[in-house]
Amino acid sequence: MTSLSNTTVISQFSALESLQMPQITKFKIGLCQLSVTSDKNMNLAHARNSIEVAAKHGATLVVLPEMWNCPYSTDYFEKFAEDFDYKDSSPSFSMLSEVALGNRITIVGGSMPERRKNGQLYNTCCVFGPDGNLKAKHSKVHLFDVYLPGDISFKESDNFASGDQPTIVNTDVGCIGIGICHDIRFPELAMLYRARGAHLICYPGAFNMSTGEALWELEQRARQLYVATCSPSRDSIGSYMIWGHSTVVGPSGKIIATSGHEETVVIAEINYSMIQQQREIVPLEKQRREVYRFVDVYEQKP
Ligand SMILES: NC(=O)CCC(=O)C(=O)O
Repeated sequence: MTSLSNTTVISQFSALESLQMPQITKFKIGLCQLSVTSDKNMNLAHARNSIEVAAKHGATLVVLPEMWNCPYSTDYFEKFAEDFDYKDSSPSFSMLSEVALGNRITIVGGSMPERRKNGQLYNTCCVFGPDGNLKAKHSKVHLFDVYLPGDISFKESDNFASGDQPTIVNTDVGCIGIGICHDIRFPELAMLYRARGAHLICYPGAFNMSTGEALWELEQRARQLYVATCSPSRDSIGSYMIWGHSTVVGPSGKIIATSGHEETVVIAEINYSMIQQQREIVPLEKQRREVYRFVDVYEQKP
């Protein structure tokens, strides 16, 4: 801890000091905003094609939406769930692994309903390296249970158990933190990824029309690192209307690339040296104060 005039700052959390640069600092990212149907084989073929389009445009990292192989609806999760532990029992998992290897790219595989041995379902994202191997698996930590009066109600916990781990993974294209949709509402998770040296946070998501308009973009813009979101397109099946607008945001909060709500592939350039530059301009790590350092923000007041 250091003292600057009458300001006490916390120095041991300097991310500027701890941010390691990967070998590749500049690359293209592709976001596949997919239309999702109730025909799983069609969704798989469609996703494969879209990933290949992104790779042909030079993307070495490709991100898919939340629930790209299954409609985002409680009517389908159980029926579409796959067990990722056995290659033969998961055509979705096998396809992602194959396409990652075939194109020598990293894939943040959106999310899919996963069935585990204990019989429980999870909303899970698989990350594959250019060798086709699974590098990480993130199960949605914050399930989307909401009742918006006069609008929508959705209860993921009727189908899914929640994940209980943050997921940060070292890849050929930097250190990536993973969150799934509603996870984006929790800045604590993003702060943890930042503190652990993430260059990029990827959020496969499927926000709805009302909270999408109000918050989707906002939640991505204040992290001082790269943030990529990828949604299904709005014409996806079911009564839940999807906001779309897959986006890449840079460390200054500027939107680098975005889309509307239609099916598309977004390609954007990422340059991690911008993170360092931004943190020198606005050195939040050096400005952090003791005021809240030891405060449990959820502590009940007597
Ligand atoms: N699929 C989701 O988690 C939706 C999250 C959402 O719309 C929100 O407002 O949060």
